[in-house]
Amino acid sequence: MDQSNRYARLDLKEADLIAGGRHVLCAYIMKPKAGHGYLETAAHFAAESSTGTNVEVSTTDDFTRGVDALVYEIDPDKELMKIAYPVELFDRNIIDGRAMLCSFLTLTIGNNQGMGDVEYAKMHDFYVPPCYLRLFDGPSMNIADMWRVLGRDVKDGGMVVGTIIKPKLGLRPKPFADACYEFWLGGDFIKNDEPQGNQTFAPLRETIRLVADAMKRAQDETGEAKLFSANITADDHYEMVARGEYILETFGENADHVAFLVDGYVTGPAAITTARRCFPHQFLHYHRAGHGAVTSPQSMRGYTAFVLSKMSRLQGASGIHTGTMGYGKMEGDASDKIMAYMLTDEAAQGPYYHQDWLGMKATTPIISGGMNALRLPGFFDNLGHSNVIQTSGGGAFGHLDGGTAGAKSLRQSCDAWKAGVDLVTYAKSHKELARAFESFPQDADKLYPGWRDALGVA
Ligand SMILES: O=C(COP(=O)(O)O)[C@H](O)[C@H](O)COP(=O)(O)O
Ligand SMILES: [Mg+2]
Repeated sequence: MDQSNRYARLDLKEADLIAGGRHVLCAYIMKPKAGHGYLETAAHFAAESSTGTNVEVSTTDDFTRGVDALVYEIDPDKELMKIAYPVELFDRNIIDGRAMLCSFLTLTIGNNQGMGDVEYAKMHDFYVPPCYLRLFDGPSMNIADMWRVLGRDVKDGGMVVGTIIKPKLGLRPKPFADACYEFWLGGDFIKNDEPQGNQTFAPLRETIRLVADAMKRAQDETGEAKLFSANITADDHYEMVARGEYILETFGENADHVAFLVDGYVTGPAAITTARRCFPHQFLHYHRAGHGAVTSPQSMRGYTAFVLSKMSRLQGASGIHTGTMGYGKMEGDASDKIMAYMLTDEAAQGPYYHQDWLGMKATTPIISGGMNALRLPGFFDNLGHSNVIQTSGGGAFGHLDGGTAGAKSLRQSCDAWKAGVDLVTYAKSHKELARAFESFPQDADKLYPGWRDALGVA
């Protein structure tokens, strides 16, 4: 059944829809299955994503038609389809009338992902009008709160030098806490690797006790504040809260040095909101393991990493991983920097829409995945600043002289970039950085040809 007479309004102008302020706009790359017309499939997609199904139903009334999602633009050659969703379609909490991200996903990237006439459809961008934007929690904390704990400038406090405790799994509580202590002697911030929780060989209660003690000792030793991002990810809301409460109680006077890591793709929006609402005074660290299944450029369905990032700011993530934009080990591209700008700026341009955040706090980009001291300058050149949390797991514990030297090499690399000094030159007077060249010789050869002669390494 061709539903384009009801669910398509190609006469509508995007500028008017934005000025009207009553629609969420979504841009998809969509391809119909062979034998299905573009507009017809787009209209069916909009129907299934809002008020309709594949047939007319007798229960539809005039009000229903007033909240139809409408296809307002198509470009079949570019496989581009844009849909306007009336804000009334989206579910609101009964407890406080606020918006929920799961409803946005259920409609805009829900049943439409499995339709028989759609070859594929992937969301590349979305626009949220002010009346809907203000119903989202948004972040309560971000990097500025970390800078405050670290005693730095709260507007331009610079890179938070971080790591991920490696190995990913298999450390018992004492060696785990020892690794934390070692890194903290040179760095600022440690995160649990995302699978680390309450394994039988490393019970959470015991591990956290030892990590809290290691933090105290590292702070005493260095005279600096230290930060830890503790994984509270779980299926069960009560389990997350129990972990969070135990962790805060155990860190005691250092509880404000603790972030909570939630693996938000595998658990979904509910776990992010659990952390955002139950622990509004903790930095909410959104880890995104698994997102590549839908966000990878190879995947033609789901949504992009840009969309995932933008959704995380609405939900209230304090920070989210944005990948390394082609400079680390994970998939990514230099142009991914728009993801970071959409997270941090008051207004930013996405691939299709300009978004004004109306004063909603920024979400901090977390740069991670195969990074080390040698890769940072290129990354910062591309991004244009270094006000991010950077975590290098292998890049710290893979340093030939261990975690403390690894941490120092990362800080030195950032300092060199900020001072505009070439990394090889800086390494001549900074031994941990010099040893990072020897620790990661493949990167060194690729990025800094001639480094061996300059640093006197055979
Ligand atoms: O453990 C790591 C990186 O470890 P290492 O520094 O040893 O590579 C993180 O899980 C990845 O950053 C996730 O990817 P992303 O940040 O792209 O979500
Ligand atoms: Mg990890």
